[in-house]
Amino acid sequence: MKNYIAIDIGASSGRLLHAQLYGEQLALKEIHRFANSFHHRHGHDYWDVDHIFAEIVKGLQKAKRLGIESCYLGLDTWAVDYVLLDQKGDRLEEVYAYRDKRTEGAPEKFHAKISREEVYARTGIQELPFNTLYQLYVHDRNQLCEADKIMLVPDYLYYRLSGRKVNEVTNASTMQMLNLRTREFDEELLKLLSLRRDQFSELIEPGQSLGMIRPELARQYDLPLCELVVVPTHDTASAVVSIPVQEGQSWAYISSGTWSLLGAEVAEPINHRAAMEANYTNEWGAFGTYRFLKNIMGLWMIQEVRRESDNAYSFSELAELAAAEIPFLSLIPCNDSRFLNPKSMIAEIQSFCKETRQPVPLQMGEITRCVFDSLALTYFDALRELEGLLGRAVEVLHIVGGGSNNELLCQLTANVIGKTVQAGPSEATALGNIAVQMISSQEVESIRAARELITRSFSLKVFEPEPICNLDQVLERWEKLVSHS
Ligand SMILES: Nc1ncnc2c1ncn2[C@@H]1O[C@H](COP(=O)(O)OP(=O)(O)O)[C@@H](O)[C@H]1O
Ligand SMILES: C[C@H](O)[C@H](O)[C@@H](O)C(=O)COP(=O)(O)O
Ligand SMILES: [Mg+2]
Repeated sequence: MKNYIAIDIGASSGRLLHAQLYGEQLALKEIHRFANSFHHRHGHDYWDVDHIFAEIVKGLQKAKRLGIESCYLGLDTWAVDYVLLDQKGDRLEEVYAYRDKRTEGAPEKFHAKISREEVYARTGIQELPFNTLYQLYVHDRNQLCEADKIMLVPDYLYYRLSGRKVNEVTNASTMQMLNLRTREFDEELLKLLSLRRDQFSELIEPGQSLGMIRPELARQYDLPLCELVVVPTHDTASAVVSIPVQEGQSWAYISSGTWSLLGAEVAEPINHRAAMEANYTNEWGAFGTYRFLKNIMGLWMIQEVRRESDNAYSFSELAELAAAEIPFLSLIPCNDSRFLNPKSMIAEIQSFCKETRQPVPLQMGEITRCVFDSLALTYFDALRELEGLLGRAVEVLHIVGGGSNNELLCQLTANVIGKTVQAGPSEATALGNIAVQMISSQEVESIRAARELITRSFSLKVFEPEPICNLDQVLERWEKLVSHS
C-alpha cells in the first residue's frame, strides 16, 4: 500500500497528514500540526522559515516512528512571499511576510512605470499590494542584485528537502510576473525590476517528481525515504483540486482559511477590463486550469480577535457566541486595507462602527457576529460579480478548508447568497496535495477521479438557504457602507 504525506502550511497553522488508499476509500490521518504566524522584528514582519523547516522535520520523524518507512511527499504553503539565496544556496536574509507594511503605496509607484491595465493584460493577476512584483519593487536593490536565486517559500522548502531548485507554476503565478501568453516570466516586468531570468529557476508544472529526499537529511534525522512530488505548491491551488464537485453542477468555491478565496475553475484566463476592474485574478491551477478568484480578508479577522483575547475561546466557541447575537446589527467592509494588519483588530472593527454611527460591538459574540455577517455579505458581492464575469449562474457554492467547520458562517452564507452551500472537506488543501501525488504515482488517473474518491471518502455538510427577514434593507445598508469605504 502506497504512503502519501502532505505538508500544508497556511498562514495560521502547518500540518502534516498521511493518506493511504483502502479500496475505494481514501484514509487521512493528521500526524503533526504546529502554529504558524509571522513575527514583528526591527519594525518589519517576517516568517520564521527555519522554525517551519524544523517542524517539517519533526513531523517526518513522527511519521517514521509510526512505521512509515517510505512515502511520496508533497508540500504547499501560502503565496507571494520569497527567499533570497546566495550562490552556495544559503538564505541571504529574513523572509518578509506579505502583511508587512513595506509595500504600502508600492503599486502606485510601480504603475507610474507601467500601467495597471498593461500589467493585468500581461499577467491577469489581481492587484494586491503584497504581490511579489510589488515586494520586489520595494526590496533593497543591493540585496536583490546579490541574490543568486529568488525562490517562493514552498520552492525553498522543497529545495532544502531535495537539493533541487524549481519555481512551481501555480504559486509562481501569484508573483504577478508570469505572462499568460508565453507562460514564462514576463521580460518587461523583469526589466522594470532590474532582475535577470536566471535569478529564478525552471518553471515546473505540478505532478513531476523531484527525486528522493536528500539522503544525508534522512540519515541525520531518521526520516522516511520520501520521493518528493511537486504538487500545486500554492495552497489554494491544491485546495481547488480536491473540491468534491458533482457531475453537471454549476459550481464555485471558497477556500476558507486565513483568507477566503472565492472563485471558479476555468479552462482559459479571463483578463478583460471588467475582470480587472472587479479585481478578479487568474492564478494558475493544476493541469493547465486557471483559478479565477478574488481574495477576501477571511477568517484572519477572527484569528486576530481570538489572539487579542489571549485565545480564551476556541473557534467553535466564537461561532457559538456569535450565533446568539442579533444578526446584521453592525457591519464592516472586510476588504478594506485597514483590516489587513491593524495594531488591534478589535479596536479597528469598533472604530469603523463608531465612524459609521453603527452600534459598536463590545462583547465577544457581538464582535464575531459582526465579522461573520460582514463576511457573508462580502461573499454575496463577490459571487454576484463572479456570475456576471462568467456569464453563468452558480448553483452550488463549495466552502472548503478550516472555515467549512464554521456552521454559522456556512448557513449565513447560504442564506445571504440564496444558494446551496456544500461544506467540506476541512483539509481540502492537504487532500488536493495528496490527489496530485496519487495522479503522479498513477494510483489515481485524473482530477475527476480524485474528486470522486474524495467525495466518497469524506463527509460533507449541505446548507440550504433559509429566509432572512428584511434582507433588502440589510443589503441596502451594506451597499452604502461598502461604497463609502
Ligand atoms: N471547529 C471550528 N469551528 C469554527 N471555525 C473553525 C473551526 N476549525 C477551524 N475553523 C476556522 O478555520 C480557520 C483555519 O482554517 P485553515 O484552513 O486551517 O487556515 P490556514 O490554512 O490559513 O492556516 C480558523 O481561523 C477558524 O476560523
Ligand atoms: C497572500 C495570498 O493571497 C494568500 O497566500 C492566499 O493566496 C492563500 O493562499 C491563503 O491561504 P491560507 O491557507 O493562508 O488562507
Ligand atoms: Mg490554508
